[in-house]
Formats: sequence, C-alpha cells, structure tokens
Amino acid sequence: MVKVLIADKLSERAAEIFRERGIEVDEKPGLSPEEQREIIGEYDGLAVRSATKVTPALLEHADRLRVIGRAGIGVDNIDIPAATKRGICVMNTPYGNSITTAEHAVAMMMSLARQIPQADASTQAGKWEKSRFMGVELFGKTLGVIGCGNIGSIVADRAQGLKMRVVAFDPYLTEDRAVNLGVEKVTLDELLARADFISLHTPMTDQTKGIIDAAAIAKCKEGVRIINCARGGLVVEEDLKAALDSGRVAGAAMDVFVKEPAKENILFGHPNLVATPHLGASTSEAQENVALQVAEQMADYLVLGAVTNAINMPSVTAEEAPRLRPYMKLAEQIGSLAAQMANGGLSSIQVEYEGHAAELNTRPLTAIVLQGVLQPKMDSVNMVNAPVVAKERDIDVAEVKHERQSFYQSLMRVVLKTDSETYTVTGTLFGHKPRIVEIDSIQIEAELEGHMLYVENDDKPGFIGNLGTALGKAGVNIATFALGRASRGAGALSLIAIDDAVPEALLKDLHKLDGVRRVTALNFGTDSPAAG
Ligand SMILES: NC(=O)c1ccc[n+]([C@@H]2O[C@H](COP(=O)([O-])OP(=O)(O)OC[C@H]3O[C@@H](n4cnc5c(N)ncnc54)[C@H](O)[C@@H]3O)[C@@H](O)[C@H]2O)c1
Ligand SMILES: O=C(O)[C@H](O)COP(=O)(O)O
Repeated sequence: MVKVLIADKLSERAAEIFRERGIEVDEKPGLSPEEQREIIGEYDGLAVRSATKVTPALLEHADRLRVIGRAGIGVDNIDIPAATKRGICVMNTPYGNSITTAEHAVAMMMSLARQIPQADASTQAGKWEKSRFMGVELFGKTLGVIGCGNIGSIVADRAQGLKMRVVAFDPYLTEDRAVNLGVEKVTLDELLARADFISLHTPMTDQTKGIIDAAAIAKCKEGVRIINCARGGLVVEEDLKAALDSGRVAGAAMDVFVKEPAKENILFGHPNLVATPHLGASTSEAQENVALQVAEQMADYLVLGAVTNAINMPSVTAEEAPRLRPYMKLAEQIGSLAAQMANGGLSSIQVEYEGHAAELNTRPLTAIVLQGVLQPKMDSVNMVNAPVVAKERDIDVAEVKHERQSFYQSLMRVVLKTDSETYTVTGTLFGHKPRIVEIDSIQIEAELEGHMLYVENDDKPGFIGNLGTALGKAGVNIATFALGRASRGAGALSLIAIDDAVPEALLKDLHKLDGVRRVTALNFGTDSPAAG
C-alpha cells in the first residue's frame, strides 16, 4: 500500500485526504533527523512544512520515496538537486498562504509604526508610558516592496488601501504588471533611497541573500523601517543590529531568521525590534489551504501520476494524466528500444511528435523518452531525474512538433545519435497499445514486451528458417515475429518476442548464421513507471 509520512505539524485535513484517497498515512511531527532517517525508507511520500530539513543524508535512506510535498511556499529546507538526482518529485503549494503572509507583513508594518508590542508589554506591566510611544502615520508614506510576486503584490495592494505610495524592485516584474498593480517599478537603489518602510518578499537565492546589508542600509533614508516576512538570510542580522543601535533604522520587524528555530539571536532584546517565530503562514485558513492542497497534489501524483506545482518536473493535470498514460508507455518503449540498439556514447536525443501526439503536453513525454533511453544503462532513472542526467552527460536534447499529416493519426519518434551512428525508432498507439511502426526508415509492426531479439540481416531466402531452427534447437520459444525490409533483396530486420532470455552462447551462434548483420538481445521489463 502507498504510504505517506507527515513530518511537520499540518492541519488534520491532510491526513484525512490521504486516507480518503486510499493512502496509508503516519503523522510524526517533531522527530529528530536521526529518527526521520530510521523510518523514511518505509514511505512513498513525505509531507513537510519548514521545520523538517530534507537533506541528502535523509534522502540517502529514502529508498521508496517518490514525492516530497511542501505545505507552503519556500522550499529552501529541501535539497532539490539531491531529490531530483534520486528521481523524487518536489512540489509546493504556491498560493495557499499568500494572503495570510501578506497580512502578517502589514500587521508587522503597523506594529512598527505604532510600537504596539512594546506598548502592550509596558502597559500590561503597569507603566502607562503614554509619551514614550510616539508613532508615525502610514498615510502618504512610501513602501518599498522588494520582490513583487504573489505575496509582495498583495502587500502592495493592502498598502495602497492604507493610502501609501508603493515602489517595487523586482527584476522579473513587467512594466504592464506594475501598472496593473498600481506600483512604481524602480531600481533597488531608488527603492532604498525613497522608502519609509521596506518589506521583503523574495525567495532566498544567491542574488537575494544579504540584499539588505550595511551597504544597502547606508543608501536608505534615515529612520527607515524594515519588515522581513520572507527568509532570514535576506537581511544581514549583524548589519541590521548596528543600524538599529545607531538609529539609522528606526525599527525592524522580523518573522524569519538566519537560524531557525531562533531561540537566540543578536537582534533579540533590541527596543526597536518586533519579532515573531516564523508565523507568516500561521492562520487556520492558510494552514487548511496548504494542507488540503499538498495532500491532494501528492495523492494525485502517487495515485494518478498527475503533477501539479512541481519544482523539478513538468506539470501533468489530473485530466491529462489518463490521456498521457498510453503515450508515456510508448515514449518509454521507443526510448528504450533506440538505446538498446545503440552502440557508443550518446551525443543527442531528438524527440519528434506528429498528429495527435503533437497536440499533447509533450514535456513530460520527452522526459519519459529520456528515461527510456537512460534506463537500460543506469539504475534509478525516472522522468524526474532523466533530464538532469542527460544534461550532466552533455547529451543534447531537442523536442520537435511536426504539423505535417502522416499515414498515422499520431506518431512519436526518437532520433538518437551516438559518436558514430544515428538510430531512429517510430511508434504509434493502436487502441491504447504502443506499436513500433518504423526502425531506421524500415517499416515494421511490433509490440515490445519482455525478452526480445533484434536482428538485421541480408534479405535472402532461408534466413528466417535458419534463425527459427537455431532458436528452436536451443529450446527458445518464439512468441511473436515481426519482419520488415527496405526493399526486395536489401537489408531486412526483425523483432522477435521470445519466452526467455537468450543465453550468451546462443547469441554468439546466431551471429554466425549466414546473412546475419546484427543480433541484439532486448529486454522490456515491466517494473518501470510507464510500463503499466
Ligand atoms: N514568513 C512566512 O511564513 C512565509 C510564508 C509564505 C512565504 N514566505 C516566503 O515569502 C517569499 C515570497 O513568496 P511568494 O509566494 O511571494 O513568492 P513569488 O515567487 O510569488 O514571488 C517572489 C518574487 O521575488 C522576485 N525576485 C526573485 N529574485 C529577485 C531579486 N533578486 N530581487 C528582487 N526580486 C526578486 C520574483 O520575481 C518574484 O516576483 C518566499 O521566500 C517564501 O518562502 C514566507
Ligand atoms: O514558505 C512558506 O510557506 C512559509 O515560510 C511558511 O512556513 P511554515 O509552513 O513552516 O509556517
């Protein structure tokens, strides 16, 4: 039975959905990394928030794992290259907690403007320090949004409701979108120079790490207030502390920290700091949203093969999945046949689509052709890691969609080049079953299954009889026999399904048959994802 581990605290709805979809689920939040390592091998799916660190050390023990679902947005706690390498799909829930997090950023901005947490603590301590807590208005002030994606744009919208001016720095924000959002697109330096409040909403990347450091703060207005509800490392905490001490930064509101859980931090205790323990996504609405979404997405992947919001593989909707499934099998088979025929190092793989196939979502199909090509030569390759493996090996991959009409309603072709030769395999679907219809310009009609022999020979009388006799003498039973030839007397080829693997000695004997050009043993196992 398919089994999922929920490793962080998720709304109960997630477990309910997994069970409703026939998936066994264990809820074990708060385990240590060692404890997680001990049990991860039992699971096909792993659902996390930000607390669980999905490291290569954990993944090394994840022998069955097929999908990691992040109930939330940031995936910086998941080693995506390591997961991809192991063929594990990683997905997140990009919108479920955006409103909640934007509201937290706005709440933090208001808390900073009116020192609400400090005033609350003082008042409840019986001090009544009315003159100590002189605030600033938001009305008419400029908010600088760094990163104007889902959350940044909601913050911009809410800030405009408070009659603030909003300037945004985001290299990927188009002028049109900026106009639609009612924000002014500016450079980072311009934002720093103009903003009274700065709110960060970028992911953590090499470009955004430390984007607010001493140099950036030096470009800010005296008395700027900074809010970070995105990721800890975006702000250099030592530089912020110095700027809070000097008063250059009048206040900072931090929901996220370089090291979490942040039981200690150099910023803690500063009178102008407002801190929350990574609460951005913590509302019952957002947690319900992300739990529901992650469980649905993971169940769709594990049960139907549908892929939604994956970070490391192309999407396949739940509606597309059944339509693509027969093509997936065809894709794997043409890739596998071409690769098993090929000699020498692979240099390029071109996947061509014609007719109905060209109208499909072809990216996942191309990934499966790559899986089919690479699988005979290496273990543990699937449609998630095959494109990465191909890239690592400098194999050039191209996808071509032909508009031309052909004899067949739908065709998929793989053109595989090695250092010395080119191999072309073309297939179609008959009903929902894959059928090979051409090999290197020679027409043939064959289904690929189990153990097979691929034979090239001179087209002359007696060859087929001699081949059949040799197999029969060796006790090898022929299940099906497909033949094709270029023209009378030219080269011919056959694909022969046999009941058992051909022993090495028999292969050598077959090579000695008169007129034989080539004999290759093929195997189309039944344990690959696209085989069923
Ligand atoms: N505190 C929390 O609990 C909490 C909750 C949800 C999300 N987050 C974090 O908030 C961040 C934003 O989430 P989102 O859903 O808005 O993501 P998003 O992908 O929709 O938006 C991110 C934006 O950052 C922009 N960006 C990327 N590189 C940039 C750069 N170098 N300079 C400026 N802009 C850049 C992108 O173009 C994009 O528009 C993520 O890091 C996420 O993990 C935190
Ligand atoms: O990226 C996110 O979605 C947030 O950081 C939320 O993290 P959490 O799920 O651990 O609250």
